[in-house]
Amino acid sequence: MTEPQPRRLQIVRDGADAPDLPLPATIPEPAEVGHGGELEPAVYDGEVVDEPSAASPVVRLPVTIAGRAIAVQPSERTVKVARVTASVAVTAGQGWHSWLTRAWDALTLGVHRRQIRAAEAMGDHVRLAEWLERKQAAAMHRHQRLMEAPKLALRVLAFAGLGCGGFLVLLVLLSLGVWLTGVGEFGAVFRWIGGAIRVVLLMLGFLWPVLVVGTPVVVLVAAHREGRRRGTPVTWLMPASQRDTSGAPITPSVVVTALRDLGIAPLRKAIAEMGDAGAGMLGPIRIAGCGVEVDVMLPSGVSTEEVQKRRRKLAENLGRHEHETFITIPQAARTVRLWIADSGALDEPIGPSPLVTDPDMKADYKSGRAPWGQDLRGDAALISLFQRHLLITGLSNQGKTAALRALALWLAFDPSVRFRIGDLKGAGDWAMFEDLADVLIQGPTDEHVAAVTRVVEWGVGEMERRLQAPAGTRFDPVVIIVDEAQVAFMCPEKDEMGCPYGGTKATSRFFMAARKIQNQGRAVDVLLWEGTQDPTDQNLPKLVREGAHIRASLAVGTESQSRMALGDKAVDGGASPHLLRQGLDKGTLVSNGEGSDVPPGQSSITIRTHYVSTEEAAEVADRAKARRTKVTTRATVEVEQPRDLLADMDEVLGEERVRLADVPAFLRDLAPAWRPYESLTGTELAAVLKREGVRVTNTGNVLRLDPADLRRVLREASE
Ligand SMILES: Nc1ncnc2c1ncn2[C@@H]1O[C@H](COP(=O)(O)OP(=O)(O)OP(=O)(O)O)[C@@H](O)[C@H]1O
Repeated sequence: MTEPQPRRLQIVRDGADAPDLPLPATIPEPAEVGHGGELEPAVYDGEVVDEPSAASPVVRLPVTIAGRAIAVQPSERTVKVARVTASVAVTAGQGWHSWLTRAWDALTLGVHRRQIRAAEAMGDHVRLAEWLERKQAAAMHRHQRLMEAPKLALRVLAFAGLGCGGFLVLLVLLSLGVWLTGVGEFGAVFRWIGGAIRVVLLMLGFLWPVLVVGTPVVVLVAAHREGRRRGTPVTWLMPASQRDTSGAPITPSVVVTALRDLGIAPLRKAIAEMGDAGAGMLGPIRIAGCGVEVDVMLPSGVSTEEVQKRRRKLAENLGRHEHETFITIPQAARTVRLWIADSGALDEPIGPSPLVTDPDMKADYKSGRAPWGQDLRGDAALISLFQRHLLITGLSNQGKTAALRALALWLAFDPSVRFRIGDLKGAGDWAMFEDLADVLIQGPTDEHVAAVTRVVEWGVGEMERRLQAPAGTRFDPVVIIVDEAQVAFMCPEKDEMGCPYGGTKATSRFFMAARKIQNQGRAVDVLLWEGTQDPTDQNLPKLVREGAHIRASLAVGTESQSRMALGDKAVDGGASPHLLRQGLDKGTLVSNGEGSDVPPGQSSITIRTHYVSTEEAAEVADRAKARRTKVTTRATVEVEQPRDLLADMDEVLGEERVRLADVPAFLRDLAPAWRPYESLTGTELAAVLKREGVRVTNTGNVLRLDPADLRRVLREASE
């Protein structure tokens, strides 16, 4: 039997020898091939290769491998092993890098240099001077140590020499002792010592392979430990389950890394240069409600605004959604305050309102505070409504009416407070105030706007009456609520004098009345609360926006709307209702903080309001009514009988020509309660007279009227 030859696959083309190919991993044993051990001819690219012969000990294999790409199945175990190996290598590399850096730092006073650069970057001159001094002292100590090094080396050598000498003398004395006492020969001690040294060398001879192999392993383990301690975990080498940082706890290194990766070059550079890797920028991370709060002192050259503008990126770097990260600007210079919610915590509903759950709810207009909801820390958000006008804005269907109504319902538990309510949607959201409010107007038409305007004008009259009352007179607080106030501002309808109800002109009735109450109503407890959609300059004039004390906004569309709703100060300080999610953050509002406990230095507060549904509101209102004297609500304000201006003029004028500027005063004497005469001027009167066909003369810029002319027009009209 011939010796088995190593199996090779030989490929033959056109009679020429082709290069040998390595064998595939799963080659069938010759016995399995063909029948009964007979081999089939091998095939390559469709060609039959030559048969085995005695001259050619090549084993033919039935393998077709022509022009095929080999697809490798990913093996979980292989991937795992590769990942672990790569991770160990990278971490150990980081460990080496750390050792080298530390050695280099030690040689070059790196810690001092970095601290100096950080202090420079932060603009902290005290710290800068301190570290410069420390660096100088360290350099001096080192210099001294270097100067003393040769002396120290000599001392060590001398000590070693003396030690060896002493040891030899000891051995000689010991040998003498052994010899003199007859215990042994003089050289016995030296032989024992030689034997001991031989044993140690023998052991070393045995152990050196262990040392040669073990030392690199120990160094590798140590480098890996150092890398884990000092290096940054390589996320792409982590298993997917560990790689996902969303929802991970907020640690100082997470915050600093998130800030570093914000894409603000000076911030990244400053953090890189800080000796403590940026930890010095952070205040303590405090638990705050369903999240954590941390103040970050930015290095010089980085503005708070730049960080604020990158809220989304910061949130993503922190492993949170944008709406779960709030950036506000506290009082401290160059500082941002981050509030980072626990993942998903803001999507959990807050509990029901105490208005619903507490059957003994009480309210006090002056000293009480309405339970409106919870702030982001999870503390109860209470708000004082005493002598405060209020404005609440937001996109449609975000919870504006519910938030406004919840405050009114609480205040209704104070029996002294009177309500006059205009709901310019009229879908029944305020219907539970029937028999509680003195006036309740519900509906969206121009007539409803006119009626609501008269309610607000009544407020002006009431305010003026109270202002003129003797000092010390006590009045019940009156709250005039106009929900969907944008309907009034946008109303094109004019009254019989041609004055528009809507708009923002000096003759616009709703606007002017609202302004007057906002100007002077607070002191005499005549208050105006408005709810309005989607603020623009047209549907919410600037003066009216700024006249409200409490300004709150649910989700709005744009930053400019946030500014309209809350004012520049609040938005510049981080208030961002435009970043609330329409639909998802219903009932969450940002308030300018008036009447609430706002953390020091903050210019706004985010409140998740309790939702009191319309049905619950009806129950709460019933409870409030039970505590109050029943009132009969007027559903519409009586329509004042319009007066006939020309007839009134006929009545007040004599026969002589008059200056038109004097006539409004005569008319006011005739009908003091008729509001259109209140602000009437000679020029406006001239315009109305001209329209009616009455001649008005202008001599020397003085408008005059001949009463005979007026009477002629009246006569002609009656004929
Ligand atoms: N505090 C809240 N928490 C959760 N959901 C709320 C809250 N307030 C309101 N909602 C939801 O939002 C819906 C709309 O509320 P509401 O009518 O108060 O909104 P709106 O802004 O006044 O709407 P519109 O401007 O169209 O009148 C409610 O039916 C309720 O489902």
